Amino acid sequence: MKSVAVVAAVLRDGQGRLLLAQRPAGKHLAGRWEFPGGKLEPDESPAEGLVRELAEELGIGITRSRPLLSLTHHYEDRCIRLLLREVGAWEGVPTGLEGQALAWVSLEQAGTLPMPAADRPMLKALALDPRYAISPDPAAFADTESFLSDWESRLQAGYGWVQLRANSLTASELRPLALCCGALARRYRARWMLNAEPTLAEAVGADGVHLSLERLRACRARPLPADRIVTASCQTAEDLRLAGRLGLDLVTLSPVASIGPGRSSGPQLDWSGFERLCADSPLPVLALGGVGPDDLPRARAAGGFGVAGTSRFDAS
Ligand SMILES: Nc1nc2c([nH]c(=O)n2[C@H]2C[C@H](O)[C@@H](COP(=O)(O)OP(=O)(O)OP(=O)(O)O)O2)c(=O)[nH]1
Ligand SMILES: [Mg+2]
Repeated sequence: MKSVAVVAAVLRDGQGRLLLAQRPAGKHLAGRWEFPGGKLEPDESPAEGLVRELAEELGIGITRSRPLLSLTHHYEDRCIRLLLREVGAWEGVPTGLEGQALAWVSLEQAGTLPMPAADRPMLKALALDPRYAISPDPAAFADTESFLSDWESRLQAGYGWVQLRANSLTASELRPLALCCGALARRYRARWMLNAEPTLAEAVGADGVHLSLERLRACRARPLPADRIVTASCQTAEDLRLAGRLGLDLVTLSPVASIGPGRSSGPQLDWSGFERLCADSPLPVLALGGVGPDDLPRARAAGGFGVAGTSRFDAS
């Protein structure tokens, strides 16, 4: 099914609340609360389309917007490619020019409103730091203290979303380490994820679980409830579709760039391959593999939501 491109806006007020609009009666998904926007016209860029849509629907003039994330959602009768953009500045006061109700809501309030199914993973992403910092293997450190000090240095550096990845440890070794990492993450008010068995992530009180490529491919149902975060490693379009069918929240897609000799897992995508796979992804995507936090604008320009990694996400 050919997808229809739709551009929509994240507009924030001075308190960080989001502007949502209620879809008018008689339209697809009537009554649902959405990010204001609409269908792109042929030959229109997403930035141009958003200017036109928000002038028509809200009577405001956007002076700046940039890409935030994209995803492709299959409804029963149509397929929508949603391009969500962050509006930096606008002129005028938003008014429901098509008779639609408007509301400024916090992310938490937005989560309680009926929204289109495509918007669920977008809301999830909006609550997260788009720089997902993955820990090095604890086995590479002389002792637990030096690993924990490395973990804390990333939190100190301001990363708000961190993943404990410790493939070389057994579950009984991992559990006490995870509890220490979790306590540190809480102290810095960061979200933290465990890359391990979902039951262990649950038991140590992590904000969510990250599924390795192997765990994803063996997964039959979303492993944690909707209020937790589930991310997964993907390399192919098939992996992305599987993560979408399972109702996961976000995915990493790798390897985008070279991760060093002998460490390659899967063919290198380059930014062009990343962009191509992102275009059909049902979930927001983070670029992984040879990328760093400074690649965020590039990842966003290619349709991704964020960047993930280890070595370039250090404290310096
Ligand atoms: N604007 C917007 N559309 C969304 C969101 N989530 C979502 O699934 N959609 C779907 C609903 C619609 O099928 C499509 C948007 O089309 P639309 O009906 O708003 O299009 P439009 O503003 O150009 O209106 P029209 O001229 O077609 O009447 O995308 C969202 O958050 N914002
Ligand atoms: Mg619209």
